[in-house]
Order: sequence, then structure tokens, then C-alpha cells
Amino acid sequence: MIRLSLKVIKTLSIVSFWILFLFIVFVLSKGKSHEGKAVAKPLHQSQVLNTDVREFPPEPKIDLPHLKVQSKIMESSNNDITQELLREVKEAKDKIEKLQKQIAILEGRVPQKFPEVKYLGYKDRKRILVTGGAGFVGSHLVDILMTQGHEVIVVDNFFTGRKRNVEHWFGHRNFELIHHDIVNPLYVEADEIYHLASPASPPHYMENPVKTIKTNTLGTINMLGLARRVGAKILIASTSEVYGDPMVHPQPESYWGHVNPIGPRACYDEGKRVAETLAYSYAKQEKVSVRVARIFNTYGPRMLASDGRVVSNFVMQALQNLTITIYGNGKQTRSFCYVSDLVDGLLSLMASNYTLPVNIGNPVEHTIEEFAIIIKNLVPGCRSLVESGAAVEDDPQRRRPDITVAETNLHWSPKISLQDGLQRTIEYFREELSRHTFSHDQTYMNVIKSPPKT
Ligand SMILES: O=c1ccn([C@@H]2O[C@H](COP(=O)(O)OP(=O)(O)O[C@H]3OC[C@@H](O)[C@H](O)[C@H]3O)[C@@H](O)[C@H]2O)c(=O)[nH]1
Repeated sequence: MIRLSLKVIKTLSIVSFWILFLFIVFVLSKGKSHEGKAVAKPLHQSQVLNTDVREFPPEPKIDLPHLKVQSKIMESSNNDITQELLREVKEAKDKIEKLQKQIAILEGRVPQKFPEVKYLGYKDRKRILVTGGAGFVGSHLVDILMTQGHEVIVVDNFFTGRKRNVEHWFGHRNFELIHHDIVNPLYVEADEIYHLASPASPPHYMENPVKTIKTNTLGTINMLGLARRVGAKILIASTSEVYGDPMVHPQPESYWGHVNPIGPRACYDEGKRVAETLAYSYAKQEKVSVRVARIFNTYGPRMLASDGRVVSNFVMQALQNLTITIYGNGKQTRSFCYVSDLVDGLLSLMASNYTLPVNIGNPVEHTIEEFAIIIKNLVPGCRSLVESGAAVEDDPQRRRPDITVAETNLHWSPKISLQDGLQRTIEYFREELSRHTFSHDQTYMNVIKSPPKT
């Protein structure tokens, strides 16, 4: 459809150029014939005058200057018209050139071929809504749902999501993108809802804590309300942060958590805890079919370089030989799951009959200090220093998922090793870096963080 529109625009611009050109040629030739008439007419008039007033000799002193002035006026007005037309032609040419450039850019961006999509019959094809579908995790989920042959509606407010993440589906008849903030109600039809919309990186969710709470409470109410109205099954993306700074290790789903309700992370931690409470309240009271995934630290391509989480920070620092910044003493631990494993877990959970919360994460645990060294060693020739700085307030000290529930009920466990996943992620960020040019004292971080120059 987009390709067709581009062709039509291209054809129209060429046709309009030729029409304008022919019009100009026509006007110019008219102007010339006028010029001819302008000379002929006075001559004719003078002849008439000669015959009519034979007794009075013509008075060239009066007539000739008049004729000269007149022809000069006509000449100059013709010159003006010509100048004006030439200016218009130039303007039109410039506009057409500009349009052609824009068309070339658009043609380059619209994929000539969509990724291969399975054909599903009417009975098997679902209409699936993904909130936050242009984000890091959401866009990977959308890719799988699309290739499975479903109809996918992406809703995103583009706070941390990017159109670029889903642009390879633009124009596909199974794909729809809605720019919408789910804090406001949404009226669409869907069989399933994956509710992922929320900033997930600590610096992002702390930037506007009130908005983070609204997204996870009002936004979740809106999505649960929608699920109730249309009878859709809904999966809520919760987080390992519901366990806070855990007193139990590793964390099973049965652990109630240890969250500071008034700390800097509370907007997210408590927001997600309320989201879970809302899910089970709608399930109990309104009979909505809910699934709750507690997502542990996830990484992979399409993370924003400015995301602020440890993987993107360390990889970007290592690629640019900048100091790798550890917050605190680096003894705190995390377990990192590659994004494709997480997406498989979400799909399995949605398809299962298991309705209680499920941890989705990779149980291989590392200290942040070890993690910095692992990344440094994976970037060939990296000369970064590793340094410790100030600790982050309320930073959870130990985190590792107990994934027994997922293994038993979903038959799911992560497949991608940290080594493989990080290598793919490093390649992605290397590519991201190559898209930008920097002056000698600039880094990707300070370029993308500084406000755009006007
Ligand atoms: O540059 C950095 C960034 C982070 N860190 C540390 O690395 C650890 C991990 O931090 P991240 O910001 O990546 O993520 P966190 O584990 O704190 O929070 C994450 O938890 C699970 C998810 O649901 C969320 O995506 C997110 O809230 C923390 O201890 C943090 O202090 C650094 O040492 N240096």
C-alpha cells in the first residue's frame, strides 16, 4: 500500500512538473506573440492616422517617444513576467528535487519484502494487543506473534519505545500501530492482551515517578477493563522488583518481598505490586483470565543505548574505551536473561492454564563486578578501566530467580548462554554506534543525552 502511494506520488510529481513546464512554454510563446503585436499595432495605427489626417504631418516628437515608452514598458513587463516564470520554474524544480529525495528516503525505509509470515486460518488467527509493543521487549514479542500469523495491534506512547523497532511491519495487513498512552482508556477488539507498557529502567522510571505509578495503576485498570469488556485473556508484565531488596535467595514466587514503600524505586516496585493486585481482583470479581509474569533482568538488541541499565551502560562504555562505572562496591548480584528466552517464556505463559505469578529469568548469577569484566573481555581490544562509584539508594543486593514454577508448569527454561547473548548485544550496540559521527571529545552517551540543538 505504502509502496503504491509512493509510486503514485512520484508519478504525480513528474506529471505536474511537465504540466508546469508546458504551461510556461505556452505563456512564454504567448508573451512573444504579444511582443510582435505590440510592435505591429502602433505601426498600423500610424498608417491609419496618416490616411486620416493627411493634411497634418505626423508629429513624431509626440508619437515616437510615446511608442518608445510603451514598448519599453511592455519589454520590461515581459522581462518581469519572464523573470517571475523563471523564478517559479526554479522553485518548482527545487521542490521536486526535495520531494524526490524524500521519496528515495521513504523507499529505502519501506522494506521491499516483509519478514515471512505464516498463514493462519480464521479460526486460528488471533487479534493480539501489545501495549508497549514498540519497546525493547514488546517489539521482539511482536515479531514472533506476527511471524506466527496473528493480527497484532501495537499501542505505545513512545516514551521509551521507538517506531524504528517495528517499522519492518509498517504496511503489513496484519499489523497496526496506535500512538496512545494507556493511562487513557482504549477501545479496540482483541482476543489476547500482552500488557507490557511501562518504563523499566531505574533512571527512566524514577524520572517521572508519578507517571510511572499512573501507568502501572490507571494503565493496568484500563487494560483489565478492556479485557473484561471484550473477553480477552490478559498477561501482565510484572517484575522481580516486587521482591524489593530480597531477604530470601533465590526468590520463589511464594516470597512476599521486601520493598521500601517510600523509597526512590517505590513508584515502580509498588506500581507493579498494585498491578498484580489489580489483576487478581479483576480475575476474582470480573472473571477476567489473567497471567502474571515476574520478569527478571533482561538484555539484548533494541535496548536503548541511553537506557541506563547495567548491560547497555557497560557495553557502550566498553565499546568506546570509557571507564566502566560500577555503582557501589560491585558485590551486588544479578541474573541476566536474553530477550528471546524471555519472549518464549511470555508466549508459553499466555498459552498455559497456569494463572498464578511466574518468574521468568535466567538463574545464572554474577556479581556486577564480575559482569563488568565479562563484558570487557568480550569486546576485543577494550582498554576501559573498571571503577566503583557511589552506591544507588535501595539497590537490591542479591537477585536470582527460582524458576521451578516455569519449568514445571510451562516446560520453559532459558536457552541462550550469557556469552552468546552478550555477543549479539555487543554487535547490536556496535552497529548503533556506527550510525553516528562524533567530534573528538564526544561520546554516544553525552551526544544523545544533550538536548537537540535548534
Ligand atoms: O552503570 C551501571 C548501571 C547499573 N549498575 C548496577 O547494576 C545492577 C543492575 O542495575 P540495572 O539498572 O540494570 O537493573 P536493576 O536490577 O537495578 O533493575 C531492573 O530490575 C529488573 C527489571 O524488572 C527492571 O528492568 C529493572 O528495574 C544494579 O546493582 C546497579 O546499581 C552499575 O553498577 N552500573
